[in-house]
Amino acid sequence: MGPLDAETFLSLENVNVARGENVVLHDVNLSVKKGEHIAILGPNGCGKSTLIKTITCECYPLVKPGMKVSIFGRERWDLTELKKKLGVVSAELPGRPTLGITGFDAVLTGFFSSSTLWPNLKVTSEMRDRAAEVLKRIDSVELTDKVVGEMSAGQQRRVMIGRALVGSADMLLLDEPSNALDLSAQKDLRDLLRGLAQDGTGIMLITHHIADILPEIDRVLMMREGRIVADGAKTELLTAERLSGLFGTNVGLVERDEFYFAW
Ligand SMILES: Nc1ncnc2c1ncn2[C@@H]1O[C@H](COP(=O)(O)OP(=O)(O)OP(=O)(O)O)[C@@H](O)[C@H]1O
Repeated sequence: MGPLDAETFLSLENVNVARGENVVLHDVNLSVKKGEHIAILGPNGCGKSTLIKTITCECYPLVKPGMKVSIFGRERWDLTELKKKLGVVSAELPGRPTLGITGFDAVLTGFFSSSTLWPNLKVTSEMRDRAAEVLKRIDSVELTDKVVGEMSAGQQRRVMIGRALVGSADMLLLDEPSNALDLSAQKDLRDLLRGLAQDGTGIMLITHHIADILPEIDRVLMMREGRIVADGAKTELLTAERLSGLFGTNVGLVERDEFYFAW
């Protein structure tokens, strides 16, 4: 593993993580540079979300000699500060507090990592300008005044991406972002993520949909039973044989227009 520098987003060394009574991540070693585009694949329960939650400090590694977690070159973080640098879009759709606010306010909550705009939060005019800019950037100006609870799943996902981007996050961490989206919303989401990736935003994407793996994603992590079992170039790892081995079933795979489709 190379030395840490300003270009490093993440460095995990010998990381083990427990959820409840069980260790669910084992000896994870991973180094990610800023601006990289990575897909994380693996069967249900193999630890993909736990890996992302370790990066966002929602899950903590077991303390042991040789274990290290470094994010943006630092081992200790003020969580509020860290959340501003990470754009996290979780697999779940927005929770109850967010459902009652407008798309504009939901994007603004990204500045505070909050679920709603609590009255004690001070929203500045710069923040408002930035939220408007982000909604424009993600082609969602029409969602500005729409109440989140009255949006479709695809619209809610867009707003959550806007929320993740508003603080100028360097890295987007996305957990199954195309869940519950219809074909058209999936395509819109891919186009949006492609644009962001091309503009230099780093992406770590957990997905069960191989078609979500954007042409811009060139690195694939494969996980199984809490371990990273393969980490390398998409062109080498995204094969029917590899996927069949990973998921323990016969997987078919075709590539078309730089996208991959599996069945
Ligand atoms: N809150 C929790 N408490 C206890 N165990 C948990 C909790 N969340 C997850 N786990 C366990 O941790 C392991 C890894 O779960 P994780 O959600 O990271 O997997 P995943 O690869 O993201 O799965 P999926 O593809 O189904 O979303 C699983 O065995 C799961 O049962």
